[in-house]
Amino acid sequence: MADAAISVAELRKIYQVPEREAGLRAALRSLVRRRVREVPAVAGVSFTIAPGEIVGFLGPNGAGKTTTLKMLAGLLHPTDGEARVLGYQPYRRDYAYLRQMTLVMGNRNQLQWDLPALDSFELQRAIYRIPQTEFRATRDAFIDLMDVGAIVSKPVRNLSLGERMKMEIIGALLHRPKILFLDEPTIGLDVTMQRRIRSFIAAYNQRYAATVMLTSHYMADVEALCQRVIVIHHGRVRYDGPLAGLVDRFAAYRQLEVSLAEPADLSHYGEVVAANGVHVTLRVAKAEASRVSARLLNEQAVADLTIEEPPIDDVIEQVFAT
Ligand SMILES: Nc1ncnc2c1ncn2[C@@H]1O[C@H](COP(=O)(O)OP(=O)(O)OP(=O)(O)O)[C@@H](O)[C@H]1O
Repeated sequence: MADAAISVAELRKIYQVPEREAGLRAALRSLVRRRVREVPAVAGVSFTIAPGEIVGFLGPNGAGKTTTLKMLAGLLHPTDGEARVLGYQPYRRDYAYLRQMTLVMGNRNQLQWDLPALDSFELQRAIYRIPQTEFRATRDAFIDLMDVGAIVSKPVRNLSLGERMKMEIIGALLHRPKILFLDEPTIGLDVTMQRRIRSFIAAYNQRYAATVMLTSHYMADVEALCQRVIVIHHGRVRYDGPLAGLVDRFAAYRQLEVSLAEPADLSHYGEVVAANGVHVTLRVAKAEASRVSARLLNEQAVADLTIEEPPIDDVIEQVFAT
């Protein structure tokens, strides 16, 4: 795709991990002949992302998400394959490219611990050579959006995890990058903080037509922000498409929400996931859902019945289990 913001073809990363057996003899031997083990973290992934898209990048621990994002951010050199972001080859680390992208890692701190975030923001201004007026306007707008005016002058070490993350994100976006790689930006935060960060990302995306790749273990983030998801597992793309399509493609079951006129045992219709008086949730194989519903309506005093898709987290787990 000529106008893709991000395009990746058969991208690979194999880590070379030195191996050493225990003991002096092995240590001496390793001086002469080093043994390395190859860890194929990313095993040939391909995708394209259009400008302005927010894409959820999902996969279990160790799937290769962070490695892929680091390659796209220019922190790691690919072993093989091609990556282009805004037309640049990230690993060349052209200033013009670095000026237009950001990588936020939820478990990494980039702000100066002993200084107020405001001072770290100044440092960002200098690094990215942001003109004063533009800098002030962006900074103040972000401080407002994140609602951190009252704490922006406190040393970062005195802030809560969520408050720190808000500051991290503001700092990472002051130069108004066009491309955002967000690796678990809400990890460990409470629901209110997650929501605030989510709406900030949505607002930023809208305002600057930025392209976003987001990894998160919280499906609420993904459901709120991403129309499209790319699922990787063992370093390969397993699914690339609408979030809803994941359910169609991988969900092996449906949930029947049944309201009865009086309590009854429905365990011979399917797996009873929850039963609360006359309200019963049944899990049945996808292909069986209509037949079981018809039987229930025929044989039981059913007041109400709906067929629902399973929760998206369950579906993701199924994808990883296959
Ligand atoms: N620097 C490294 N050296 C060797 N192996 C590594 C290195 N970094 C990651 N790996 C391995 O590469 C694989 C992919 O790791 P990566 O961190 O990219 O996965 P991930 O999908 O981001 O997982 P998580 O959600 O746990 O962060 C894992 O098997 C991991 O152990």
